[in-house]
Amino acid sequence: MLHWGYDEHNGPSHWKEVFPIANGSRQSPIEIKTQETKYDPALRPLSPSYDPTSAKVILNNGHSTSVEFDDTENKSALRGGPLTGSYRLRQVHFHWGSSDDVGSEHMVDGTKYAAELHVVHWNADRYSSFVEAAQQADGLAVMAVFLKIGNCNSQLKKITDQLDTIKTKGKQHRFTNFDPSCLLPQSLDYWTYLGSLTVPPLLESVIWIILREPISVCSEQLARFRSFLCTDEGEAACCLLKNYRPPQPLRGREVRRN
Ligand SMILES: CCc1cc2c(cc1OS(N)(=O)=O)CC[C@@H]1[C@@H]2CC[C@]2(C)[C@@H](O)CC[C@@H]12
Ligand SMILES: [Zn+2]
Repeated sequence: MLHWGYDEHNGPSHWKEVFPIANGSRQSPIEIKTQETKYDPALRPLSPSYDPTSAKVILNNGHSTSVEFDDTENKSALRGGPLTGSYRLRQVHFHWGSSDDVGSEHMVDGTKYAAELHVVHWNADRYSSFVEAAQQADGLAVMAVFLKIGNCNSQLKKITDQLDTIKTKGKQHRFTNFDPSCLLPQSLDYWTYLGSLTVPPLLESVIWIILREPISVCSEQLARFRSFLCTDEGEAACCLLKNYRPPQPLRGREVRRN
């Protein structure tokens, strides 16, 4: 396998050839069977607090588009929920599919949403960098938000309008004055479980916090994600039509809800 991706020859079914942890005991995403989730009264409300000036750039890393935040100080962080202490905001990125009826990574009772937003944080109380935290069982916390086909999302427009400035892999563009709370649904009720990165190296270092209420996205906005290229300038253009990993075995893990 040359370099991992989402095509037939280098997609999720091949990743174990280079990253054996793909068959690990706490892999993500998973299918959430709502009847089997367990209410936990000890779970606290989620408390995101983000400073819009933390946003720095929007970039195309070849397998998604991400907005990167300045995480050199504790200006933007997530507290509460299942978390101990505060997890510092690092980036947000998206996963989508080749048509509107697929695209999310997590599934709920057999339903896939059209896309999924990941708001990525790291445990700055205990570790000194994102990269170090990514190697630790409690190092990362990702808040996932489902995108459901419906009305165009005016907040998401701030991101989809930038996509043609970062069309090819490796390109980035200044992107600031952005508070990702604007992409969160009205309710912050959630499910939570222990899992992993959903892309190589698939490290098992993520506390997943999945919001139960989706936000809306329209087909035209999703089409802009699909026109995103996973190739460098000068290479034959190839669109990143999908970038979701299918659900992985639960392996006895518990999914709790607040
Ligand atoms: C959890 C969000 C996250 C973190 C990372 C990736 C992808 C991620 O999104 S996801 N969908 O949650 O898995 C891919 C690259 C990874 C990075 C974590 C830190 C690294 C492992 C670096 O050390 C080198 C490659 C990096
Ligand atoms: Zn992700």
